[in-house]
Amino acid sequence: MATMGNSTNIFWHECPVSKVDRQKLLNQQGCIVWITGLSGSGKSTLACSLGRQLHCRGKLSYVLDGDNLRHGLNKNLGFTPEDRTENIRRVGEVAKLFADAGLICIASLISPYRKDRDSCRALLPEKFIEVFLNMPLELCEGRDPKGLYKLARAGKIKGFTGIDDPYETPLNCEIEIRQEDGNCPTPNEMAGQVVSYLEDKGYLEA
Ligand SMILES: Nc1ncnc2c1ncn2[C@@H]1O[C@H](COP(=O)(O)OS(=O)(=O)O)[C@@H](OP(=O)(O)O)[C@H]1O
Ligand SMILES: Nc1ncnc2c1ncn2[C@@H]1O[C@H](COP(=O)(O)OP(=O)(O)O)[C@@H](O)[C@H]1O
Repeated sequence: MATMGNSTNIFWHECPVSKVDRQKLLNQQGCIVWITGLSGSGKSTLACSLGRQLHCRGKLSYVLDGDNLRHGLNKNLGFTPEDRTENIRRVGEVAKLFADAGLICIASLISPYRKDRDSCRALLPEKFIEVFLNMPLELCEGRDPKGLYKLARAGKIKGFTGIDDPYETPLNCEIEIRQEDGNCPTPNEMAGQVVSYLEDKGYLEA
């Protein structure tokens, strides 16, 4: 019997089919690929390209995209520091469930605060792969596919990451994707970098 947060008198129920069983079925290791970076850095693009490459190799993945989850699970949250922290916490917990199901869970969120990303890492320390999309603000702002930077510069959006809200760069990420000679790698190249890492570390077999 345990107390967790506001829940008292709760019990953990173990199921007979384990994570190891599910991983054998899928011939892969459940894990969390956590993509962090500025708005417009290419998180969703990388997540989709990675999902496609894994699918083509017969590996089961699922994308948890920050923007998309804010249409449902997280629709009661805004962009205050407290709401962002709760947003990341919930997605971290959901990602942990997907990883426990044996999937390669791809979470793509700005996740601007180091402490929040580190809390998610602590949920699954051995199976957490932090991918930093290290693209300069000028590139992201130049892309501005949703026109949000323009609104933020005009003061019409307050607390926009990179403009008047901080982005804390990762200190210990597993993968960093950056420009080479002023050129951004293509979506396929970015995804390939992550797939190579997963392969090298043995995630793509049981
Ligand atoms: N104030 C502010 N700051 C940053 N981003 C904003 C803001 N307001 C709206 N948006 C849009 O919300 C998307 C980011 O959602 P996330 O859940 O990834 O954000 S966070 O991790 O909680 O910081 C983000 O999507 P991406 O551009 O895909 O990153 C924006 O479209
Ligand atoms: N590697 C890339 N090369 C060129 N353009 C890209 C690349 N990645 C993303 N883009 C483009 O940049 C814009 C922002 O990408 P997106 O994936 O929506 O970023 P985020 O999810 O971080 O906000 C989109 O128009 C997308 O097509």
